[in-house]
Amino acid sequence: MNVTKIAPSILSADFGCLEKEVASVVDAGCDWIHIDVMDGHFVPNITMGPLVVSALRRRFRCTLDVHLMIEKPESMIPSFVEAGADVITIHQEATHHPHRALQMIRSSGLRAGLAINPGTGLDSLPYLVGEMDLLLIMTVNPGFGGQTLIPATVSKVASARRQLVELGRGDVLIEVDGGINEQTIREVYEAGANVFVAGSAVFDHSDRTDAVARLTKALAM
Ligand SMILES: O=C(CO)[C@H](O)[C@H](O)COP(=O)(O)O
Repeated sequence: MNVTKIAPSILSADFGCLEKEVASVVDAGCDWIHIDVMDGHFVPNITMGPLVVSALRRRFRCTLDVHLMIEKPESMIPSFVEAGADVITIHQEATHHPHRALQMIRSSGLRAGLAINPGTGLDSLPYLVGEMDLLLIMTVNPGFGGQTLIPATVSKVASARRQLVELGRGDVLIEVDGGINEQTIREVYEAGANVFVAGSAVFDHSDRTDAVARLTKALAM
């Protein structure tokens, strides 16, 4: 699969001027924006909700990639659909019914993603693959930006890519999230990832065009 996307995570952006921050990465050539929704229960942090998604929807046409790090995501899926998300990803660990949650997202006409934490295996992939468009492999424990990629997650990406091909779903995007930077992006790409969430590697730099170009260059090397 040839698709590769850098998806800047606004978790690391300056929320005091969010529109300007998002515009800076759209101007740098990014057409996916990653939105980390945290509830203070599933992860020890609280961030944003559907109001922020709908505000960004009114201002930007790019793909809004919403990552729900919330318990019982089923209850909030309709609000994020209404807000204008394009991709909604739920965590396998956050619901007793990941299959039903993925079906809810797809039946709303959106792309559905399944996220798994670093400590979660790929055992359920054969049973959920028919309902998903994207597999998000967390490369850090979720909750905070600026962490270091956990090396064991790289072989999980490779294993997931192999299994997806064997299951006849080589088209499923593999997204990686956490600790993606110039030093790590190439190894996860080679393992089979194609959507690269980058928070601090983009927003901690004042020149966003340069930051995105550096990641793109490291990907191609
Ligand atoms: O989901 C997340 C945290 O739960 C963030 O998207 C992720 O950590 C990105 O931040 P960075 O690129 O700085 O590691």
